[in-house]
Amino acid sequence: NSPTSLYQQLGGNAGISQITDHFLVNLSQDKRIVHHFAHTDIAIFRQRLIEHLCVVSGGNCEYKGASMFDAHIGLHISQADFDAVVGHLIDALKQQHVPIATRNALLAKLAPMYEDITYH
Ligand code: HEM
Repeated sequence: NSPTSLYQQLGGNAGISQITDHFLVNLSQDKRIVHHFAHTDIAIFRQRLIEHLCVVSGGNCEYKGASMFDAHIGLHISQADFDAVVGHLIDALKQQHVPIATRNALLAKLAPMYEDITYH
């Protein structure tokens, strides 16, 4: 990776881990969507999220989870749910002092996953 890769801009593994921790706290406090995660093993979920963000941002990681389609089958995730989760990620990026251009570069990579995550 070049020093300016998105992965580096997010702070590498340490930065992505902290972003994920902020995100999980934010998610856990949101009564609109927290019920989706009632049966989730948070330690494993956290690890999968870190791996996924690493791969998406161009880091040299292996994502060991399911595809975005398979991971969200049967969850009946709505547009509002998706927007809420993205909102928590934006808040987490701000809490980690990630600049807006970097935030938007990451969101641009996640936004197309909408089709695989919602309404199925
Ligand atoms: C950009 C949006 C999203 C991304 C990148 C994303 C990413 C992920 C990843 C990486 C996993 C782990 C899959 C695995 O362990 O195999 C996962 C699982 C999951 N996601 Fe998402 N997700 C998104 C949106 C959402 C939304 C909007 C909801 C519902 C409010 C949601 C609910 C869940 C649930 C319930 C699981 C399963 C957790 C478990 O193992 O019990 N996700 N997601």
